[in-house]
Amino acid sequence: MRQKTITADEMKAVDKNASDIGMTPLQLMENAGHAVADAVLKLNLEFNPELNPESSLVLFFAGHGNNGGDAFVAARHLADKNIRSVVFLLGNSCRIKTEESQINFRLLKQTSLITVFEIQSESELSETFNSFDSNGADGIDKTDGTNRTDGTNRTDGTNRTDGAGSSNVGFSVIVDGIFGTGFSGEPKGLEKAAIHLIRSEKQARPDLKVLSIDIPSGMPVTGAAPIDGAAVIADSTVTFHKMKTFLETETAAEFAGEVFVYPIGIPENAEKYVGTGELSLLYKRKSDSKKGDSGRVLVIAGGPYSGAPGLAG
Ligand SMILES: NC(=O)C1=CN([C@@H]2O[C@H](COP(=O)(O)OP(=O)(O)OC[C@H]3O[C@@H](n4cnc5c(N)ncnc54)[C@H](OP(=O)(O)O)[C@@H]3O)[C@@H](O)[C@H]2O)[C@H](O)CC1
Ligand SMILES: [K+]
Repeated sequence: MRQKTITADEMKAVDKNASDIGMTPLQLMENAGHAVADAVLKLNLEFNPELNPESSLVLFFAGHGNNGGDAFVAARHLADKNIRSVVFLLGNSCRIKTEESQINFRLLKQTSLITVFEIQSESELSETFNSFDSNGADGIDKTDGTNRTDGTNRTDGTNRTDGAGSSNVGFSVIVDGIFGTGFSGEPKGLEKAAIHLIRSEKQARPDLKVLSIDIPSGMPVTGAAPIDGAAVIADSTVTFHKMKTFLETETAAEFAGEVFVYPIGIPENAEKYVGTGELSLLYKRKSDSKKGDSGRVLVIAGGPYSGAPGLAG
């Protein structure tokens, strides 16, 4: 599997092989999140916390999969560079799927420059979003890091409830970590509302930069058009290890913006040899699968010990 462009399924196979040879998912997530932080900095070259702290507020939208986990890591690395972040986790933290993402979520609370909101509903999403004003983190209680979600503290005294329209929210960059390559079907509920919020905010504020992690959320990993067009429109997308086939499609040209490919330290042998990753792809079967539907295996064997290859056939 040493081609230049790979599919989402092939990437999953490489991840699995990497894990089998000792590169843990936690290490991969750390490297992926670090890459996202780097891309955020590149995207907004105006970042200079010492000169202009107000311009250095990043808003992360995070889902419950590892795409959200990458966002948590990125926020921590930005804090390391003295850049403040706000993280909107969509839903309750007990829904976070993987151990590596849970670990990175817990670490967020150890950094004063990061404020976390566990958003429970669409109304809470818009209220919390609206509680930030043009001076930056007005929605953050800076003394104890607790959340204010009443949306009443805007300098102009107004509340936006739809996330649309003219906005003076002080985020420089929005990072989309809602869905990654584990997305299927169509976005619904809170995730759908978040996608629309990002889109309408970008429309209202052309100076705002939007960065998608791995794939614009809502865009199918097949590269097909998003259902009802409901996907994030990004200025840029950062993907990992290799260019993805879905980022070379017409849909990607519409939604992904400029694509950056970052290495995340995958060992060469994870791709050089067939491992359990490729096998787990083969095991994907439908309930009505017939002989040959899941692929065919060529056994090449020789020498005096023909029993095992014979049985394999
Ligand atoms: N080597 C790499 O490239 C690495 C990539 N990383 C990052 O990991 C993501 C892929 O992570 P994964 O957890 O597999 O997927 P997602 O983050 O997309 O999350 C999927 C969860 O979302 C739920 N889901 C899926 N579709 C929908 C939908 N239509 N509506 C609502 N929810 C949906 C689904 O939950 P279920 O309960 O429905 O199963 C999934 O659990 C990759 O993109 C990279 O960003 C690693 O961090 C590092 C290595
Ligand atoms: K994403």
